[in-house]
Amino acid sequence: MSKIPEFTDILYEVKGRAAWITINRPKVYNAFRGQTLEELIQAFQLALNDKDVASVVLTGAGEKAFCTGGDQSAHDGNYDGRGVVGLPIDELQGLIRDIPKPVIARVNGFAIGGGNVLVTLCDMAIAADSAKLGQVGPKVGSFDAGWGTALLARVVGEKKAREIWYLNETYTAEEAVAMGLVNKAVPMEDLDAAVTKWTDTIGERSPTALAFLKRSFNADSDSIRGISNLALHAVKLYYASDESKEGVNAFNEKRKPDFHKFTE
Ligand SMILES: CC(C)(COP(=O)(O)OP(=O)(O)OC[C@H]1O[C@@H](n2cnc3c(N)ncnc32)[C@H](O)[C@@H]1OP(=O)(O)O)[C@@H](O)C(=O)NCCC(=O)NCCSC(=O)c1cc(O)c2ccccc2c1O
Repeated sequence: MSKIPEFTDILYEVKGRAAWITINRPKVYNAFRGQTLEELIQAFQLALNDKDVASVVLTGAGEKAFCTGGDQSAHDGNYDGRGVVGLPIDELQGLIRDIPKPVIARVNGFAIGGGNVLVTLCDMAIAADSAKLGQVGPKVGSFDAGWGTALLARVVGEKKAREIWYLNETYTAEEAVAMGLVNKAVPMEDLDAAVTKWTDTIGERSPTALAFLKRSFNADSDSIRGISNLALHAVKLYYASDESKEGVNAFNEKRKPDFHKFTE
């Protein structure tokens, strides 16, 4: 196994045959900034290259949040890192798809915005029954289209995906199971055992068969990558607008946004 770098925003640990990657920014409900994504990318690459790792668990620190998407306090018309919108989010999303090992989302709390897209991208998800999932884009001046919309529609169905994005409600873990976004919900105290049971099973399976299966599932929906790429550049233009800034400012100022004056 390669040497593990010193991370500030995440934790990386190999337990049994699984790499556990934890977003460790509980004060901002595990929202990600540029640095967080750089570290997540490195962590997924470590897991990819470690022959002893059969699966990856993606989670958040604490019991409040899995991940609430982009860190709005690091958003000033763009986020604070590298890439089209100041976040190398396309690289991380691509890695979750491309790593030829199952990725399990351990949803320990809020999975909102870009955090919800991560759950959508993971091969499987187990949630604590206290977890809440949803989208916020039109409420906070953003949209994460492609994996966030078209793949979500394949996972939960067109009507439900549109409801999620247009109304921005939050859904319980039980509702997320019913719509197919999460595989199962368990009490928080049973979450680690449930995830470990699955990673132990995967550790006993043929890695080559798993890799081909993952690639075959992906092949059917891979054209969505192009939509994501196009949308990322559209978001860049949107972030420069007063309309988007109204959403970000309203969240940071803890007030309701006023989008009335903006019409297409
Ligand atoms: C998760 C919530 C629904 C929780 O609401 P609640 O009322 O229970 O708690 P608070 O709102 O008071 O939050 C507690 C505490 O955490 C801070 N916080 C929460 N989320 C974030 C965040 N994302 N960034 C920064 N800080 C956050 C909050 O400020 C509070 O701090 P205190 O110091 O005051 O205690 C609710 O918090 C919520 O809806 N959060 C999500 C907000 C959000 O706007 N998320 C980003 C959406 S956009 C996005 O994720 C995104 C990511 C991408 O990578 C993209 C890529 C390409 C295109 C688009 C992208 C994109 O849209």
